[in-house]
Amino acid sequence: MSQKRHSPAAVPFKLTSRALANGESSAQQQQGQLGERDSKGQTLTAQVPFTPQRASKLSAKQLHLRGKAACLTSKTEVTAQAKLKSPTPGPLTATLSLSELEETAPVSVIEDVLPANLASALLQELSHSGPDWVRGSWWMFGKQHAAPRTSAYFTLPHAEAFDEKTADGAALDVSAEVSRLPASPALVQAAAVIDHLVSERLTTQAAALQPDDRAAWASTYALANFYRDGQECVGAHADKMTLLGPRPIIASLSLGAGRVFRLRPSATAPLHQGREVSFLDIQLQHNMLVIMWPPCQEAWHHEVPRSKGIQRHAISGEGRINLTFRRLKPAWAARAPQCRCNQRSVMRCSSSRPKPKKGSVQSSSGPSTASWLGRPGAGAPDRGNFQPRYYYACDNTQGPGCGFWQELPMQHEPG
Ligand SMILES: O=C(O)CCC(=O)C(=O)O
Ligand SMILES: [Fe+2]
Repeated sequence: MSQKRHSPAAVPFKLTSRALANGESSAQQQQGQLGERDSKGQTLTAQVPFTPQRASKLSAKQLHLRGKAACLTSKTEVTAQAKLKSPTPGPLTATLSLSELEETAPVSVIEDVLPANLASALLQELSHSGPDWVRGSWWMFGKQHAAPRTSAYFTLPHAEAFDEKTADGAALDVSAEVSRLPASPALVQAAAVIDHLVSERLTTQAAALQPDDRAAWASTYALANFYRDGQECVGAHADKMTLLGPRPIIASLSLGAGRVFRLRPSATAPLHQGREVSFLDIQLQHNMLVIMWPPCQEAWHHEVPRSKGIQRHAISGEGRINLTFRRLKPAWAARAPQCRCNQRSVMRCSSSRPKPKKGSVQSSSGPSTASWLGRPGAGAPDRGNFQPRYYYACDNTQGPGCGFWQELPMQHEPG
């Protein structure tokens, strides 16, 4: 495995936000400081010479503005395609607006999240090193299968706060599966923008959050995937919680080619216009952020399906980089028991999805993730149907494994 070092050279970038042009009072007040409208009245840009040193000083005000601005763009442009199920005749697909999407699934979608030149610089460096990252594997039906993507693990500055033992534990969990690399200045800067944006939005999600996520959120590592072309993908899954603990926040940045991000309910399906949602497709674009709020990992699966004719990007062609920014929780990371293969077991969640009895009518009081997120007006939550069960299991990717399985008694949460 080659470990390319990133040069600390200056990366020029400019702050760009179409959203500012859509007008929002506090954003408009900042206009003079950040830029001007382009000839189509679509884009406000400010030329800000970017050096890694300078970038770390990007003011909280600028970061704040970016979050607000991007949010405005999203509201007018992002939609999701829903595939619906119905026992009665009627449309089986629907286009959801961003706010309908956010009411239906515990996600936020934000366009143009990084300054445009920072996003380009990051795509440039990561799509260059991506083909050299490790191709993970899994064991099924007596055979080892290679993952249809390559992956890397980047440690971020906030990780320094954790002690060595925990850092070791983290390495044990991921090192066999992914390359472990130092974060470049551009990646550190991207993490700062995303941490700020996630922290800013925590207040609207408060009800769903763990106590230690409520004040502010800072990622400690980023997991990266490189998808060479439309044939590379990730199947439906919920992320392992070994390092994160239950109900994690995961902020997922897309760079490069456009792909579909599919969300499928794994607990009771939510309803859209009285019909059960089978899945939701979000068209991911370059520089788009999807924040998966709790209980996304508990109640939904996500995937990036194979696709033909994907939207190419000028820098990476059909190549796509995904970076998921995550926060390692030391108490959880240190807790995972060894399985009988002498490997660290992994923590997952299973959510029971009650099967409707034959002939029964689907009730409209299915669990509303929107209500779990503390948003008003989305119907009463029916937590009775939603019983996440966390467990540790053997995750041997090289052989048949030992079958180790241990359910977590949740009353002993380390927090
Ligand atoms: O590529 C993506 O958008 C998703 C990646 C993902 O789900 C993961 O790394 O766990
Ligand atoms: Fe994932």
